[in-house]
Amino acid sequence: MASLRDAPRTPTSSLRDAARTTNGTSGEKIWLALEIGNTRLHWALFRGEILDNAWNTEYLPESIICQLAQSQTLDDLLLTISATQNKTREQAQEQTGGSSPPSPHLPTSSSLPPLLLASVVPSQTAIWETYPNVRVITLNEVPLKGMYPTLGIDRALALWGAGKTWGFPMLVIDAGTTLTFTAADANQCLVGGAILPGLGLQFATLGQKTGQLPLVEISKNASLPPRFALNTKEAIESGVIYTFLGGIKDFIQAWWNLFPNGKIAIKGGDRTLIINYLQVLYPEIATHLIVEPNLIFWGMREIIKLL
Ligand SMILES: Nc1ncnc2c1ncn2[C@@H]1O[C@H](COP(=O)(O)OP(=O)(O)OP(=O)(O)O)[C@@H](O)[C@H]1O
Ligand SMILES: CC(C)(CO)[C@@H](O)C(=O)NCCC(=O)O
Ligand SMILES: [K+]
Repeated sequence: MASLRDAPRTPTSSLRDAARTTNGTSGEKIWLALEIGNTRLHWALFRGEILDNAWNTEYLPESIICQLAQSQTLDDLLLTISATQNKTREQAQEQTGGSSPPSPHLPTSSSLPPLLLASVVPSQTAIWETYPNVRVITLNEVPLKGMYPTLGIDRALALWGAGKTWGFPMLVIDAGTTLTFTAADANQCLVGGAILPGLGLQFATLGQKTGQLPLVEISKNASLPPRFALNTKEAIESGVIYTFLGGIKDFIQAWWNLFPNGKIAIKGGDRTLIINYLQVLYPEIATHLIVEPNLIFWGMREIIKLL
């Protein structure tokens, strides 16, 4: 889905101007996209409007971010990021079946690529301000209509990216730290949505806030637990997983009641697990889902065209 959809508009912004100084072999402008989630960082390297590579890392220490700002080349920068992240990189690959930080064999650039940043963690946003060429995306730059002021930028960008890519009406389900539903109608106007604790947070809360419940961890290939469980671990799994999936099904049905031809896209670190479960429990729903981890990057790419 990294292909171009609309013709790019005339570049006018400093971001795009700056990007010209970091050309790849193809002459495309190289830029980095960073989404700061509540659990970890999500990165993408773009060449023009083509997503070259996407990967996840842990939060970086402030000292490393300062070091990044001193990088002379893109290669240096990517090396600094990946040097801190071997463990996370493997986990990310395992989880997404996808890519790791690009190995530093990219064309050497004459300066650092611009960094387009979207964050739902203000304390993290602040420490990226040392990066020389950073641009923080704000909600008013997302052309969705009817947004409320405290809507998360990740929700707005993912919805915008999904709608511009596959069309509206669009419902985005983000199964990350939190589970969110975010929808827009055919006029690209926010319908609204919902926020609840994600799978990991539900298990963690039960483990942390009770006297007798263990911390349950679910592997991404786990099969469905018995519905009526006869031990504590499976009772927790049953309770969390069946209500989670039942909740997703219920929101999807409500969505289809409102918009019978409404589209649905799903993203987030738990998407694979959820899709696997939905295929078993509600195959009719599973077949209708667009599974796309990079929705926020598609949203950013759309925004950059407007800058
Ligand atoms: N390698 C991993 N590291 C962390 N979480 C992972 C990993 N693989 C899968 N997950 C799952 O992904 C969830 C976090 O999802 P994701 O990475 O989309 O979160 P995030 O984008 O940082 O948070 P947010 O919900 O704020 O966007 C965790 O609850 C966990 O269950
Ligand atoms: C809901 C989360 C945490 C999901 O990442 C984020 O989008 C956020 O902090 N949102 C602000 C509240 C809202 O979207 O209504
Ligand atoms: K908070």
